[in-house]
Amino acid sequence: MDLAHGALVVAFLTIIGVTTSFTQKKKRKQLPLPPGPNPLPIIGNLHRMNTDFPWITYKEWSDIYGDIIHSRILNQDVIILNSEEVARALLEKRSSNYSDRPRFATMELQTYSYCRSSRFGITFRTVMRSYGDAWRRHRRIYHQAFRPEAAVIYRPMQLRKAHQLLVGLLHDPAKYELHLETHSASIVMSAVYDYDTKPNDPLVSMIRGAMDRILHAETPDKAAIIDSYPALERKRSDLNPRLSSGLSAPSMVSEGLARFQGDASFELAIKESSATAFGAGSETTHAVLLVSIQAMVLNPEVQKRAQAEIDRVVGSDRLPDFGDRVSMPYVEAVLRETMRFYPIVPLGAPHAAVDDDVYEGYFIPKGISILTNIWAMTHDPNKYPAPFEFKPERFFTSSGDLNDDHVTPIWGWGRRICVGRYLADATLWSAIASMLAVFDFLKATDANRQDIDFEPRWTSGITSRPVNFPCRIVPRRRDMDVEKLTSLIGTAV
Ligand code: HEM
Repeated sequence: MDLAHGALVVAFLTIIGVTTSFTQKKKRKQLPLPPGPNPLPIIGNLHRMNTDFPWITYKEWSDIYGDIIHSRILNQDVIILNSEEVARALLEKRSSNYSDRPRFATMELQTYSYCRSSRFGITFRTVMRSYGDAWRRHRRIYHQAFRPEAAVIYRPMQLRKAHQLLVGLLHDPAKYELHLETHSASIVMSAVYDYDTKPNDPLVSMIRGAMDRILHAETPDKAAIIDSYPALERKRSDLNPRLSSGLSAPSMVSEGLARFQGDASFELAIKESSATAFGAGSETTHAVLLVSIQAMVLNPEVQKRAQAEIDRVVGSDRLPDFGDRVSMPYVEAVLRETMRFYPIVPLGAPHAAVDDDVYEGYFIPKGISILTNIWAMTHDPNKYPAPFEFKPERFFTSSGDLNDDHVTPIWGWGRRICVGRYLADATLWSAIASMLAVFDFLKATDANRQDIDFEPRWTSGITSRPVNFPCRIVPRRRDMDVEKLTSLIGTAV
């Protein structure tokens, strides 16, 4: 074939290719979007929604329309995946197409009013990044520090912080929420920056303040936490004096700098990803711990069974450590049930497709927001009978072994799955096991020493957690005082 002839064939094939793909695109676009309630002009389906807890509405709609549904809120189209099966089929099996984020995620999240109680949407810079090289650099940095083999290095620190939590609860149990918040924040600060927070740490308050400002910033993209956090703008040696002295403990920033220092794009990624981690990791972990305490108060028989297991395995002369974890399946089941009972990021973070797609005959336009109704998945009565009851027993097989359900939907999906999940898992386990070893979590009592009953209430937002509830936190041992606790802590590490 001569050159001219070859060029003609190529041109012909190209025309056919373009025409076919155009026709296919047209055909695809004629396919229906997934089913859902009929939208009204302008407001869409807003009038039918529980805007504080939209996952409940989406679950009700999925019972009518199926696992994959379409909704319109004002002028925003959303596709909601209500079952693990569909979420895996799209976000995992077709992950090369479904790992983007919607372009106007933040605006959309504000439309849903998720942001009212949450800092997640605005500050979660990695989470908002589109699927591309900058996002890949972030993931590499997180992966290096928080992959399973690397995350074990933080365990002594996590145990130490769990013990500090115990001391805080012993001193001032009424402020349990503050103690849990401090504990979660301080673990993230340690793991990310090797920064040891103090009670009422001004740096932590400053970052929180910056987040609140960002929440109200006119254009969230212009407002970066890192600008409000001078330490992040400094060079490696200034970031933490211990880094330059060679005495630094492991942290995401030190690991990242050790590997990528000198590469400007990675240095920027280190700043952005580390600033993201605080918002992503502290509020979430804190929220799960609140769910666990509320569950213990409302389910005393579960609490007693977990404590009996801890007593049997650990005894009374020391506190639990990670080596005990495998010997305490019931505590493990309590943790899993806590995560299932109330997934604290009920709709996950929105994904988006890079290209138009078709699934089961439905058209999925590129860029449309795709939400995963994690709450619906963990309340699926076929998988979890009596889903509104707190029953750790559901995680055991009939022969009494733990089953292989690790409630993975709570960490999200595919290439966007939570990068901090191994760190968070160890934080949660060590805090829950330590607290149950030392304290009883009981209903508060009134002036007549009668239990104060309460119905759990939840905050609305991208992350949702229990609204402050009345409870009493009392040491299980009568002789427990600071001295005794200190001596137990001393033998624990
Ligand atoms: C119990 C605690 C936590 C829960 C329930 C949780 C849950 C989630 C969920 C649902 C997502 C969205 C995944 C998706 O898009 O499909 C996510 C993403 C993320 N999480 Fe977590 N998370 C927790 C703790 C942490 C911690 C401790 C860190 C960091 C130290 C962290 C860092 C991140 C980051 C950076 C992303 C964004 C990933 C990306 O967009 O590629 N998370 N998390």
